[in-house]
Amino acid sequence: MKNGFFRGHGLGNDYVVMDPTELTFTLTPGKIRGICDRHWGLGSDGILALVPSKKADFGLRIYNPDGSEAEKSGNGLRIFARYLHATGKTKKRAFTVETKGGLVSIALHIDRHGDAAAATVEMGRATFQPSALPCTLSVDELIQQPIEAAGRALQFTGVSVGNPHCVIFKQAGETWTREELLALGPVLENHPLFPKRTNVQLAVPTGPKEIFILIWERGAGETQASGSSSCAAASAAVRLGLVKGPVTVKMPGGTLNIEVARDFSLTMKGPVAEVARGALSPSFVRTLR
Ligand SMILES: N[C@H](CCC[C@H](N)C(=O)O)C(=O)O
Repeated sequence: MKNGFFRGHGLGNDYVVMDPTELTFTLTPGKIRGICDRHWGLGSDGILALVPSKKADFGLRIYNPDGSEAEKSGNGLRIFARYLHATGKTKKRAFTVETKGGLVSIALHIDRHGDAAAATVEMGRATFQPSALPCTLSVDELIQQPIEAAGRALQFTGVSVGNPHCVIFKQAGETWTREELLALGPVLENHPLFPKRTNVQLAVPTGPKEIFILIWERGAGETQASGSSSCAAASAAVRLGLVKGPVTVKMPGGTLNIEVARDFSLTMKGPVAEVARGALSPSFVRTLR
């Protein structure tokens, strides 16, 4: 369908999937911002674009609502997988997807309605090396490093799962407030330590194998859930000895299960929902800049 879209979400982290070969325009940063605008456009936490791949069954480009491009998106990959199955672009129940942040493999879980209602994604390997984020600190690993934000002296653990993450822990029994997220999120996202910016998680252990996170995403701000954030925070919690895997990651939008192998290879399992399919109106497309 001309200018067609497929809208889905993973735990309230919503995306719009598009096939650029069906679009009458190019997905430029300005047009992405216009489509993702919650009031003047379709509204979305990002756009997922189906692209060719020579290395995997499918290629995926991930765009944040500010028009920037991301290397990985865990919820995005589950939504993309559901799109491929629901639109008949694949008959397979397991396949590979090439992203800027590496090649991932996905297995669909089909429900009694025949829908791909959940997916398991091999998300690659977490690393704490500054060069992977990137981060300008000259240390071997970004484990509990000092950082100042909003007048607070904090400690962060930096993780890359293809995209960059800055994880800040409170001790078990303490809580993070949304006010703290709104104060710390944008400052940390744009902190000079992170030349390509970063995603931010305010995390707290809530059990021997469970954490809770509030999420401020690079290029998107506060989101209800984030798959790559869950992977990063779970990896950091295991690396710091705060929890044992597999880690249950709770977020405002719900729960993801993250297996963290000894080499920090990550397996994410979680639900995915389809909301709607449709097409952008020609008059709306004409407003895109
Ligand atoms: N904003 C992120 C990409 C989306 C990640 C999140 N929605 C997920 O489910 O992993 C970034 O710039 O790296």
